Amino acid sequence: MIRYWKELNSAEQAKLFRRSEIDIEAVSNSVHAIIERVKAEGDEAVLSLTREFDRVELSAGHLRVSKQEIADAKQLLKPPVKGAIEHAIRNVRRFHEAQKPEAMKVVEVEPGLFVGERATAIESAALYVPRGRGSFPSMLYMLAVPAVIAEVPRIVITTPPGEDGSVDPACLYAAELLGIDEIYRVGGAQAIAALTFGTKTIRPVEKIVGPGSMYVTAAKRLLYGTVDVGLPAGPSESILIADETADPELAAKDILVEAEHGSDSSALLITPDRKLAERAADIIQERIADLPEPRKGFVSDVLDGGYGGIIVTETMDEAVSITNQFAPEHLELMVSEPFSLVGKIRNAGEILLGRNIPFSCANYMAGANAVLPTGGKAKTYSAVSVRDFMKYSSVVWSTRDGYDRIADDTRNLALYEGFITHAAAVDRRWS
Ligand SMILES: NC(=O)c1ccc[n+]([C@@H]2O[C@H](COP(=O)([O-])OP(=O)(O)OC[C@H]3O[C@@H](n4cnc5c(N)ncnc54)[C@H](O)[C@@H]3O)[C@@H](O)[C@H]2O)c1
Ligand SMILES: N[C@H](CO)Cc1c[nH]c[nH+]1
Ligand SMILES: [Zn+2]
Repeated sequence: MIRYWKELNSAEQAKLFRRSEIDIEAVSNSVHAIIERVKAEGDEAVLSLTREFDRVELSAGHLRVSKQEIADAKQLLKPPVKGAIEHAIRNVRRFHEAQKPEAMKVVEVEPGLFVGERATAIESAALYVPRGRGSFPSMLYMLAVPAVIAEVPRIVITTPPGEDGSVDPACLYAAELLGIDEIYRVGGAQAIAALTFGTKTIRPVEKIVGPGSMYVTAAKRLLYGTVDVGLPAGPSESILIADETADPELAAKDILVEAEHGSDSSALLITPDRKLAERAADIIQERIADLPEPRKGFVSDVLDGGYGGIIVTETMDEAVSITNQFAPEHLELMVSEPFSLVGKIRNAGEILLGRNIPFSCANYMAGANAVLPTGGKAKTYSAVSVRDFMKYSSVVWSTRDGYDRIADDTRNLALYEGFITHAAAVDRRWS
């Protein structure tokens, strides 16, 4: 489980940097076939693919979750779960409300010339809430809260059915709290295709946001350009940077967190301290032995030969450099001076400072969005936010004086570029 960075050959280093990209590419052809079937056959294909991959027999009339099912969900949930969802929604709401832009913001760029931005919500958005190797009510509120704050007129949720055909009651409870009732029990690539092209039962949307397995991620990648697929949020991944002051028990506990999502996850503990690495490795082995399946299998796959493990570096700067190149989804800094180290981190979906915010607190409760870019895409993409559900139109207004200040140079540039009618539009406009 422990590897020394300098001893890894370039293929071993590249495997860690590429992580689940390898799996996503491997399913691309089969996902393409799923998309084509849904595009050609609509509901019929959705139902047949749901039978094949989710092992559930549904009818078209049953794809949308009924109002009664949503109302019944709250009776099925225990009060502590309901209380936790309500608590989390409060924190997520509080953080995301601060992201809401002004309806219109204007700057006077020179006297009489006003340039601004008008923010409007996108017309319709589908939120993909995964279910398979776990159920994810937390993902529902992480996606829905910013969409509700952005005031998206049509918010749709799609999520795979359980083996009995039901939708996770905690998801339905969270949806009801947030006022969303257009919910489909469809998952995987078939859900992404149905919401892109539309079927008889499912109307298409402008944008599909949400995390998912390699099938969902491959589908969104293939449909990029046909529908807005938002940020690339595939299999979960984490890096924990620890120094000699870190508690090996805590480091071991925390590195297991994101490893339990699946064998295609990535979880790295990176430290320049060899002793910490050895102690943490022993504790990790003990903890893995106590885990039930399938989590035990997932964690072992990730940490022993998958896209994870413990990396020992020569210096802390080397740990930071590997992290910046990796651009992890989640990053925890378990070091004596996290506020000094954070200034050196350029690429990470989220950065958790110190020992009191383990990955799990940020996944569920802290209020930051836990739908984050994976596969190295944190180099250019950000966490889901209210901005994902809005777009901005530039707005320009000028007085006569403002026009006079820009007319001549507009004409100069138009003529230089060879655009005659562009230049003519600023000839004698006022005389
Ligand atoms: N990046 C993020 O922000 C973030 C957040 C939460 C979860 N995640 C990740 O999301 C993923 C959730 O995965 P999951 O499996 O639990 O749920 P999922 O909903 O993404 O995938 C399940 C669906 O996959 C389809 N499927 C299953 N086997 C298939 C096959 N062989 N071919 C085609 N389709 C198939 C099924 O139809 C099923 O509905 C995990 O990898 C987790 O780490 C990422
Ligand atoms: N770690 C996930 C994002 O990669 C979020 C999550 C939700 N539930 C458990 N984990
Ligand atoms: Zn997680």
